[in-house]
Amino acid sequence: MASLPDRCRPRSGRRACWSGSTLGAVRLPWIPWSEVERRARTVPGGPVTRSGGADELTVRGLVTDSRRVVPGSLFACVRGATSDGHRHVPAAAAAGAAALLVDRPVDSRLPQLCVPTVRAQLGPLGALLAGDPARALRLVGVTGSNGKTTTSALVRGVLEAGGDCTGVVGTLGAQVAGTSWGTALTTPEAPELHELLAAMVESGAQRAVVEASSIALDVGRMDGLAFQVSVFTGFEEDHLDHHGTLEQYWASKARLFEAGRTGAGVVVTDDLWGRRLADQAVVPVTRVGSGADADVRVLGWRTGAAGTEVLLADDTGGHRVSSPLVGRVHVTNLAAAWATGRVLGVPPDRIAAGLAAVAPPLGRNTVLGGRGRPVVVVDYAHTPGALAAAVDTARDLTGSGGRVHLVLGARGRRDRHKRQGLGESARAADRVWLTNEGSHGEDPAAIRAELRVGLLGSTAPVRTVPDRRQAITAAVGAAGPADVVLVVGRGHETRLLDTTDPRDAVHLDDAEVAATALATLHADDEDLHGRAC
Ligand SMILES: CC(=O)N[C@H]1[C@@H](OP(=O)(O)OP(=O)(O)OC[C@H]2O[C@@H](n3ccc(=O)[nH]c3=O)[C@H](O)[C@@H]2O)O[C@H](CO)[C@@H](O)[C@@H]1O[C@H](C)C(=O)N[C@@H](C)C(=O)N[C@H](CCC(=O)O)C(=O)O
Repeated sequence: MASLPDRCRPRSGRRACWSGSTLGAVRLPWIPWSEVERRARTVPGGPVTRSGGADELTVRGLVTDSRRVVPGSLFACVRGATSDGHRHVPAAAAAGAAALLVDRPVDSRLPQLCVPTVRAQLGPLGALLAGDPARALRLVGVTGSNGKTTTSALVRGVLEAGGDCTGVVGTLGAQVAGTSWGTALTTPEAPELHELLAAMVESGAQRAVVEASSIALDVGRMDGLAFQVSVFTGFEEDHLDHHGTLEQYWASKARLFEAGRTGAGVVVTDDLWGRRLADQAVVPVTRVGSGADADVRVLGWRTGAAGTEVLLADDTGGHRVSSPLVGRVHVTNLAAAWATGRVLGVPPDRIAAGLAAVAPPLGRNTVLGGRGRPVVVVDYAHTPGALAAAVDTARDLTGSGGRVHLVLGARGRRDRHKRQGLGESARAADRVWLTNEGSHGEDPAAIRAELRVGLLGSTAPVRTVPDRRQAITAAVGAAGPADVVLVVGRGHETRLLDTTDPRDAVHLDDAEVAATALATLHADDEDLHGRAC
């Protein structure tokens, strides 16, 4: 791991589950009620009515969940799909909330600011109540159907190699200067996001990389943030259960490239959607990919268990980039991070050093085994395109005559329409083990049946092992030393939920299960060897 830039001020290393509002990560300022009202009035959309509370009343921290309110909080009553924050005012008051943000007057003695839409205020007021940390940071936003986490980690590595202390927020949580926090979402709700940015500024960060999910862009979690560069890693069907149509899904991601939201774009143009985005963007765009018109062009690559090497060409000539990341899927992630470093003025030699220093993010083509045992690859792939790429990567890692064993499931209550496509991508494997990936209250057998539709006509033997732990163990046990076992869908995740109540989640870490299966396999060999003596 590369050394930290000088500006970074390491904190006592701790990992906290970030639930926002002074969880000890950062001390938030007390903000006068009159200042809150003033900032709220900057948000277009209609009248702002203040009732109760003197100008000198102060509040600390913007909280959207009554269960996270601490004394002094401003509680934002957000209307949601399953609940309405307005109904939780008594609980927030009991927890010490100092004031309320509402979209209709509520029967409470607490001072209230009534606005047209509470959600539209979360960005601007989240920033104000966190001390406007984004004003001290230069931001990079990263979006795309696949590769956001890896590309964000690579961009952070490049910026730190360039000498800037850089934080990152995304699917794996938030990290800065050796401290990390868990987050519930890839892109946190605006109040938490700004508090994480404040913690980064406190740690000496000059820059931050933020993973921008399409849902976050759609519901406004990043409103009010201005990015120096926005990165688009690629596109395929996903999250249609939220967006409804592919066009809406794409339009949400395209919002990260609007004028006023970003100063420049880096866009992977290897697919039609990326080309469309680059063609229509109103900000300067650096095109990345294998096409002849790419500004940063991929000339060639090779990958294996030891890592990936990419040959790039840009306006400074040819560059050979090496990375410990495994798999062809990272070729354009590396090229996009290279392009982002160039746009931000990082010298090519520092970009190369930064890319070489970034370890594979958890659960992104995590490689185990080998050395006489099957290789196991654990990856987050959960879309048909990402699965196809993951199977290609697994194929690249097989020994002579080796086979690819795929352990496949699909998460319940999400993107049902992807399941047939996942089954179709699975046909490229030599053997398929269908299993559970967290049914979230759906019928697991029905989920597997939808995957099987895509597998129809496949020559690969398909075996159903409902228990995920047993499926991984069986696949490792059936694999030969030249084979690769590919476990997809969950990557870094360690909680498996088969009901609709998060409290029922059980611990299950795919890499842990695979390592145990490999060790057992290896132990048997020794045992066998023992018996032979
Ligand atoms: C679709 C979506 O984004 N849903 C988010 C939304 O849920 P919701 O609208 O249903 O909220 P709700 O449960 O009805 O609650 C309404 C309000 O009442 C509040 N409340 C609720 C209960 C209570 O006791 N007290 C209280 O104050 C809630 O905090 C909330 O502010 O607001 C909630 C509170 O902030 C989020 O936790 C929830 O994310 C859920 C967990 C989720 O799964 N989101 C996913 C779809 C998501 O956002 N994924 C993206 C993309 C990931 C990727 O790229 O793969 C991400 O950025 O993570």
